[in-house]
Amino acid sequence: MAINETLLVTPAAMTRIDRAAVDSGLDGFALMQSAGAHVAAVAVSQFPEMRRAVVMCGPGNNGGDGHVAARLLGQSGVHVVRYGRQPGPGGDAARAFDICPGPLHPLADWQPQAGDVIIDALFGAGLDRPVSQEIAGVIERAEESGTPVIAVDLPSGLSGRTGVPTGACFTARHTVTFAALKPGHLLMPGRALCGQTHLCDIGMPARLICSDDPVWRNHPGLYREALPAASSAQHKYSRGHLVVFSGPLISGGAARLSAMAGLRSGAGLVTLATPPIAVLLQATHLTAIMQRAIKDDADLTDWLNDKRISSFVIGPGFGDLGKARSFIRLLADTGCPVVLDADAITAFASCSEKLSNLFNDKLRLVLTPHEGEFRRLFPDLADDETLSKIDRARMAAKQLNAVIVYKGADTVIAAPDGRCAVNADAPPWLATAGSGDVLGGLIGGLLAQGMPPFEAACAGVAQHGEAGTRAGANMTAEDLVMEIGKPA
Ligand SMILES: NC(=O)C1=CN([C@@H]2O[C@H](COP(=O)(O)OP(=O)(O)OC[C@H]3O[C@@H](n4cnc5c(N)ncnc54)[C@H](O)[C@@H]3O)[C@@H](O)[C@H]2O)[C@H](O)CC1
Ligand SMILES: [K+]
Repeated sequence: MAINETLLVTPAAMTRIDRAAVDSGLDGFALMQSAGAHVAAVAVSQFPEMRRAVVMCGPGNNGGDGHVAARLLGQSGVHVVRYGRQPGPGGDAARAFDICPGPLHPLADWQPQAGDVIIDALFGAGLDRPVSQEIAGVIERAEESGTPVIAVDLPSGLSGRTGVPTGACFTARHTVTFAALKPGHLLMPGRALCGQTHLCDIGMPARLICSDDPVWRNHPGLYREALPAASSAQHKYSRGHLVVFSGPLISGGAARLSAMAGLRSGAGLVTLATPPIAVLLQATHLTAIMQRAIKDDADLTDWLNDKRISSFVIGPGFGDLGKARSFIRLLADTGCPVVLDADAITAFASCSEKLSNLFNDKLRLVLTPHEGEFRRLFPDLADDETLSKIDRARMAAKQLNAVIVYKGADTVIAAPDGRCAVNADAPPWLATAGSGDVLGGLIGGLLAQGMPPFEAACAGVAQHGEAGTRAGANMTAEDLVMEIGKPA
């Protein structure tokens, strides 16, 4: 018996797991009993003031969980009313329906009363189309009346695969799900529509909770072994040398944030490659970070002969898109890992194929686009509504032979070989000016220390979130950068 806290299982894969469980001799009805019991337990523990449990049941097994919860709540003295559709004969849901006493009312009959708590057991993993007008009306009534909702498995109307509603959708205070999270529990807006998600053990064997195409919640198991290890034999060059490209006079702060983040991530040396006109200005702000005046391609080519450079970050506050493109071509020739952020991403708007040609030797390119930057580079992927954010990041990673860090409240990290993680642990106040510059530098610093790109990106995104949590609400990017590298 188990839950898997880090694997994300699509609804289709969960259906296969359910089937495998039954095929291997497990009692599907027992799983449903356990699922319904968890739902009832969440209802009584989270809403002790509940006067009436309004259990809305759909025609499938999600509805079956609802019938079980209704029976158990009734047995514990809670006033229960059931609405919805009777399941077809023969399955576990029909059995759950048969042993639950009391009538089943038509859904449209529900009139909100003070003290109602809705248990939404209309659709879960089996949702395959927008909900009907009738259900949309009930959802609207629930919202208008402020009736709290506990969703069984997923809020009805939410796609567990994409995290995007297929039409009208409940907004739940709590979601009770089983065995493993679905992508829709973490991807936005799904995560917000789920409220607090409770992952419950219903007796599914651990060996069955698996996937041949795994997507993970970002967690240390993905990168721990690749983290740079401190050793007394190290000197500053062996801890890596990160180069961050500065923009002109007016926008040098972004590169400074990246550089500071890289240094605090543990890189031995960080140098700002600065346009000559901005060198003096940058010098007044820098202490541990070094500088090199780089005016043009010739200066850069000359400097790149120094083999003691380990990685590059280019883009934050960079400004000149043409110069970004020609610098990136030169960086590609070094064979070193490169992080492209902000202007360096925009520089390849609608011509991402030029980028893929530059970095097709080995995996050493990391891109950190936010929503708008992703769209600029991959308009077709961004516009395809059948794709989830996970699908988009994976396809972009394959196209560019790069690790894609598709940023947001639900940052998705994808590698060209299909490895993929969703980060859902960053505090909302990370969405602040300069935060992305810090992330780019942090990943660049980990790359400088020899971490492979996917692991560096997963670790960087996690450490960025942890630093944000330590910095607290109302932090600035300057506060954030000072939290990097501190113990958790
Ligand atoms: N994960 C587990 O180990 C367990 C999960 N359980 C619960 O089972 C559901 C999934 O059940 P399933 O029967 O496959 O799907 P649903 O109940 O979500 O719905 C299927 C049913 O509804 C029809 N349908 C789909 N979308 C719509 C729509 N928009 N409008 C009308 N009808 C729709 C579809 O055609 C089917 O007829 C899972 O979520 C868990 O809650 C088990 O109980 C325990 C084990
Ligand atoms: K549901």
